[in-house]
Amino acid sequence: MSNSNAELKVGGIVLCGGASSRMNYPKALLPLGQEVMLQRVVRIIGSCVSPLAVMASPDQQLPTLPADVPVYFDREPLEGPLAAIGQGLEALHGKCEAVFISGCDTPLIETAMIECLCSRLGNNQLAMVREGDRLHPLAAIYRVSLLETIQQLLSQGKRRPIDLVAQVDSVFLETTELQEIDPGLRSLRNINTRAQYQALLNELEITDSTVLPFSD
Ligand SMILES: Nc1nc2c(ncn2[C@@H]2O[C@H](COP(=O)(O)OP(=O)(O)OP(=O)(O)O)[C@@H](O)[C@H]2O)c(=O)[nH]1
Repeated sequence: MSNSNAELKVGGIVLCGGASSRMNYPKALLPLGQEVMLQRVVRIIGSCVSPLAVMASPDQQLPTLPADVPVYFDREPLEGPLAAIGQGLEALHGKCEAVFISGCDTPLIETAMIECLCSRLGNNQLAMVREGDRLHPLAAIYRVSLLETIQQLLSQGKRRPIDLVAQVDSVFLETTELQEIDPGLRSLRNINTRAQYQALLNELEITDSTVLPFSD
């Protein structure tokens, strides 16, 4: 990876659990041409960081993934992203020093953003995309050493990534800066609703309507 932290070993975690309530269909399984959404995001992120792991809900149905991408299942269902991040850092402990964390619902993610976050990390524990007051905890590099702090927060019932940011040395990549390498902020575009999914299919020129997994 080309970054000023060239010696830093960076892995990746893709979160694909949760309720998918706005989509009312598992986002991880949404078809995108020859792939489904989780496969696409794993392929893109896996092209620039290693090792990569997937964090899923217990009993979640998953597509075929590369043999070198293990799946870990949330200990408790629907505990939210911070708990899944903690469990993912635990799984990759000893295998890398820092981890790029993503959801599975950003299919237009670009590796340039990941490289930029790596360059930004420096001696900090966390490098996260920020848009004004809004943090993007699923577009961020976390040092594996944050595991202990995350476990402490969770044991205190604190589940918001903002609680973590407030406690640790953090650095931010502002979206105004990200726009220099990703003008449309495609890397941050979440697909949460059926309308967003349909717009994505149009944008990717995936026109075969038979791929739609729902009819409305
Ligand atoms: N493993 C795991 N992943 C999660 C969890 N909650 C959310 N995610 C993932 O985190 C990303 C962002 O999730 P959200 O869009 O905020 O929530 P969601 O449950 O997917 O969708 P909504 O129910 O519509 O809010 C998605 O890729 C989810 O798959 C969780 O508890 N465990």
